[in-house]
Amino acid sequence: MATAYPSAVSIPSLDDLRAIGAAQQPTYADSIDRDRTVDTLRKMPPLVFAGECDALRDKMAAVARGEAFLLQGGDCAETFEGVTAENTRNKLRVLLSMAVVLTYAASVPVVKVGRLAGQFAKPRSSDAETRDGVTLPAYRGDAVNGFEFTPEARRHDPQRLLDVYHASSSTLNLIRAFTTGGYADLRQMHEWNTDFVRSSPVGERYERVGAEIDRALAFMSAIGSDPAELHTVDFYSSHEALVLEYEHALTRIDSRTERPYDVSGHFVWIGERTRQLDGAHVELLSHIANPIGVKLGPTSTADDAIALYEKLNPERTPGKVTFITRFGAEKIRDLLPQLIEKVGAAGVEVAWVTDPMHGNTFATDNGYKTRDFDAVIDEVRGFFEVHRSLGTWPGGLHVELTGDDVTECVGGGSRLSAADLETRYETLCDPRLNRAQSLELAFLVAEMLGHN
Ligand SMILES: O=C[C@H](O)[C@H](O)COP(=O)(O)O
Ligand SMILES: C=C(OP(=O)(O)O)C(=O)O
Repeated sequence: MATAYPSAVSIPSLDDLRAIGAAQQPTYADSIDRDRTVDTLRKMPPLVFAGECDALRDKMAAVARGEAFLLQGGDCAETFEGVTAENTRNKLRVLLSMAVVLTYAASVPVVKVGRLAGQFAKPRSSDAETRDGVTLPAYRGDAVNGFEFTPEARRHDPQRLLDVYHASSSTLNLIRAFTTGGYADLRQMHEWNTDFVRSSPVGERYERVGAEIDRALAFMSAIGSDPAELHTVDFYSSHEALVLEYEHALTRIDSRTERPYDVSGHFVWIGERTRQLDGAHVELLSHIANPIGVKLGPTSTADDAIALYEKLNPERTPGKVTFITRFGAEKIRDLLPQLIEKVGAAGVEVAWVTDPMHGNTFATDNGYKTRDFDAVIDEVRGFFEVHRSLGTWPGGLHVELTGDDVTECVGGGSRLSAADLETRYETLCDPRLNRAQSLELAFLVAEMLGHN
């Protein structure tokens, strides 16, 4: 039965969604504990405000029109232990640095969205993991179970959803402080990278951009111009809307618009493994007013994409739906053109974003899941080439990255090899670009954007 709200709007109940069928869900042994947790979550204040989601949706509409570029990035899987000031600051500074490079070199407004403050649940290829003959449930992100390979840690525990809420809340609190309290001031752009500049060629290149920006800022100051945009940034949070208990409990009716919003994050997306047209994730997200993303892998057809769009955005609200393709470097040039053309021919206007990570994962002989920086770049190049040939707008970049100097993806300016991966491999799921690789990517994308 649908949950009744004080307005004409209704959303399906959790039981309705479970009946529809949802892929990639936790299996909780104790439904009383689960329901109690959901009830507690329902009483928690929103993590983001509906008006902020509207502002982001308007920005995504500008991306879809070709007037702005989306930079969306952060951890593959956030962890509770990783919710520290240092970690959050490091992720923020790499995203801010990338955004400055993109904005300055390509003269395009950049919409900044973190995979952060909510990215705690992971879909997996397999439900189980076997080590030395012992089989346990796979790690599904800190939202669901622990990474430690013990039966206790791997148990799906609904209490963790409350920890997700609190971890997201403190991350958002810090992000708001950083982005409005002075840290994100453009004049700080040298500070974001002081340690790094001395030790890497990409850092030096960044510093040269910084010097040019300094001159422009000095000029603006001399003529008495000091726009507020130089001192604070609009920064938004996003994550995959995966665990239905959590997303449903945080879906609330906004008193201004009387529409449901998922107030767990500004932007939520549906993953490649949960985008079934008749599945529960698509059903739930079809009711919310947030801007949403849909990941499209190499098996997606244009008909799938159009049907998903019609279901998720029947009112055709601009900026509501973003398609994030993740085909892999080898397939993007073959598959993307027809998808864009057919979707466009159906009168569907979306922002097209490339995720050059998820189609380019492989395992090294020494047992690490990795990605080759060259393949990542090649997929991004393919994305720009296709859009240029069709005369459409390459709307953005969705990447798994970290602000730390980890060794998880091979290649890049420091030429990390498979043997180097063991030096600092910290991700609990998929490999992320490190700080130098992220900044190199930003410079390459800025060049491509500048020539678009
Ligand atoms: O990030 C995406 C998926 O969660 C991840 O690629 C799944 O990894 P797996 O194939 O090791 O389960
Ligand atoms: C699971 C993810 O991606 P995809 O759904 O594209 O596999 C992800 O971005 O974390």
